[in-house]
Amino acid sequence: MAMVEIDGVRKRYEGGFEALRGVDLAIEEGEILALLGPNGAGKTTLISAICGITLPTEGTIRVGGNDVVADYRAARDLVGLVPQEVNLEPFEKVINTVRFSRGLFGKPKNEALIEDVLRKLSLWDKRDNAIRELSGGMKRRVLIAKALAHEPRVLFLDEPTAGVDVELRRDMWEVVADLKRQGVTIILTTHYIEEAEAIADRVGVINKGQILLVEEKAALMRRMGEKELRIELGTPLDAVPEALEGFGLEVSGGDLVYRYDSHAERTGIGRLMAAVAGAGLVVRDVATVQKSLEDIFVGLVARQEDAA
Ligand SMILES: Nc1ncnc2c1ncn2[C@@H]1O[C@H](COP(=O)(O)OP(=O)(O)OP(=O)(O)O)[C@@H](O)[C@H]1O
Repeated sequence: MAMVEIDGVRKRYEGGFEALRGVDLAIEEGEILALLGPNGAGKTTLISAICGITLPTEGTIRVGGNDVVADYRAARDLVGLVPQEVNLEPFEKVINTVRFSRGLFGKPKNEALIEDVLRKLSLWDKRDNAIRELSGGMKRRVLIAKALAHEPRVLFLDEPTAGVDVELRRDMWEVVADLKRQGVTIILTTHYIEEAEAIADRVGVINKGQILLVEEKAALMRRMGEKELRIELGTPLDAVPEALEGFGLEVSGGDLVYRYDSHAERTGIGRLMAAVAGAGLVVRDVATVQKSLEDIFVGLVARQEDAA
């Protein structure tokens, strides 16, 4: 059984706008799924529906086998949510904020656990500070600490590192990796492809309320194996020489650029290099570049726009 099971979910907001248009998705226990999508794609709506905060118009969602509507309490107990917006009480102490979150879920006091959560998030030294004394990055850590206070089995991170500095982003990735080791299932939404590339097991792409693709990150990278070969020449070029027409080459920054599928039986590289030598061009250097998840994502979204 998957930890999170989403079947045929649609969400139509009052006013008629359909933010989710038939979503099916199963997320396994202990997996990290990154949901990528442009603004307004429906990511927050989907997370809210899984957490039972937004009612789907159609379809069912189960967390740990519990229907998020019919067995709301049981499903909600398993879930920790780190929201996009900082919604903390400014005058409350850090440690009390986190303790209070645990209490809200009706869990018994557990000071050792609260200490552990605060230490992991480098908040222990700040435990007696009021929230308003913290930097923006620290406040984000408090949001995560709150979500972890009741020991959730599924953690949602809605844009966890939007607007935070590189160092804090890396710290957060470490926290996420640590939670995964403890078997926590993690779903994060992000605008940063780099984030998905760094920590996810699977990547889902959502646009206009539909999941366009869900795939193992590594398989996705392999499948979309487009690479670019850049040939730097002794004398920079302005245009593709006549002798090299037919290869689909481009000239960029004086270099010859050749795009090919690195998994194809014939990449055409050998033939190209022979033709380059045959044309009397002197090769100074060659480099290949792998397509990034970002390129893949932009391509997918553009294809959906074309199909619409
Ligand atoms: N309460 C609401 N009533 C009507 N429309 C809404 C409501 N909440 C969200 N929407 C619309 O639903 C669409 C999806 O919104 P959602 O917040 O889920 O997107 P998102 O992918 O999380 O985007 P972002 O990355 O900008 O947060 C948007 O077009 C938004 O305007």
